[in-house]
Amino acid sequence: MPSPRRNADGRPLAASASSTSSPGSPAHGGGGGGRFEFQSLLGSRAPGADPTCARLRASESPVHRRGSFPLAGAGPPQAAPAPLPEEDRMDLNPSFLGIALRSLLAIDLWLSKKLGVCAVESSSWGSMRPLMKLLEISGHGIPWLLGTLYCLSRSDSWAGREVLMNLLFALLLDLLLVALIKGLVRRRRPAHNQMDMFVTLSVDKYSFPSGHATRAALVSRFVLNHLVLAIPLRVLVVLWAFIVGFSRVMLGRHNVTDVAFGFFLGYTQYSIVDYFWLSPHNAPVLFVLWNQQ
Ligand SMILES: CC(C)=CCC/C(C)=C/COP(=O)(O)O
Repeated sequence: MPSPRRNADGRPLAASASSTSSPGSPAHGGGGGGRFEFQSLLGSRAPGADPTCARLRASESPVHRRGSFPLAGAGPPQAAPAPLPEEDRMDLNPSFLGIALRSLLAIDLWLSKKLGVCAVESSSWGSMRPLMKLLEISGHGIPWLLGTLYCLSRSDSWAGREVLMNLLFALLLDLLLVALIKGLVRRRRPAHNQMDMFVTLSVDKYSFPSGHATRAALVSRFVLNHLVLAIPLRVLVVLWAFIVGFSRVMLGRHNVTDVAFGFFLGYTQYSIVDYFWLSPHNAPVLFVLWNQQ
């Protein structure tokens, strides 16, 4: 008596064709013995009945990608799978840059949450909140603007007025650029942030970049370049800038990347101010107007 035809596992074909094998099981695998099972599984479902599965099969299966799987041409003609929409193709084949950016973002969120140890009173370092808020005020726009205007009104030398006029210009440029970028990027502040900040503008509901970090970097570079200070004071100025930036993450106001970009932007803003340095020679109107006050 002739023995029944068997598949690669040695099981009789009729039995394995009716069995409920799962994808990826040997019944689906290569080898001529698997042909029957593959056909019966495909045949049990109307081609294209489930578009999601059709798309996944089309895009993910090596059959589709290589187009040379021996089983593909063995059965009755199948309806060609619907062409993949462009956005699905991008999702299934993310670029290296996309993966790198998403990973950086995930690390950023995770690290920022970990470092947000003063975000609320009940946080692990919640008792440090008053000190962090003091640092927040030390880097806020209003004290810096009012302080500069006050010094400008009190200054009795041309050189002093020139430096202060440029500091005022730098602070205004900073407010403008930060507001512009915040409005364009519209990144929400971290979920663990308590919105209890001292005087904010409407764009300050957004977090990228940190305005305190830009100001701290800008002002400290400005001060180091235009004030003659002893070394310990210079070190203190740099330390203040870093601590103000770091305190933004500890308070839960910002993610790490908001502050890192803020430092970069503030540092760059100083170069802009230095390039367009205002003096009685290139902006006489400003100085004459101020003198008449
Ligand atoms: C109202 C004025 C003149 C300035 C607003 C200063 C401010 C609240 C900036 C936001 O800083 P972060 O982006 O670091 O939270």
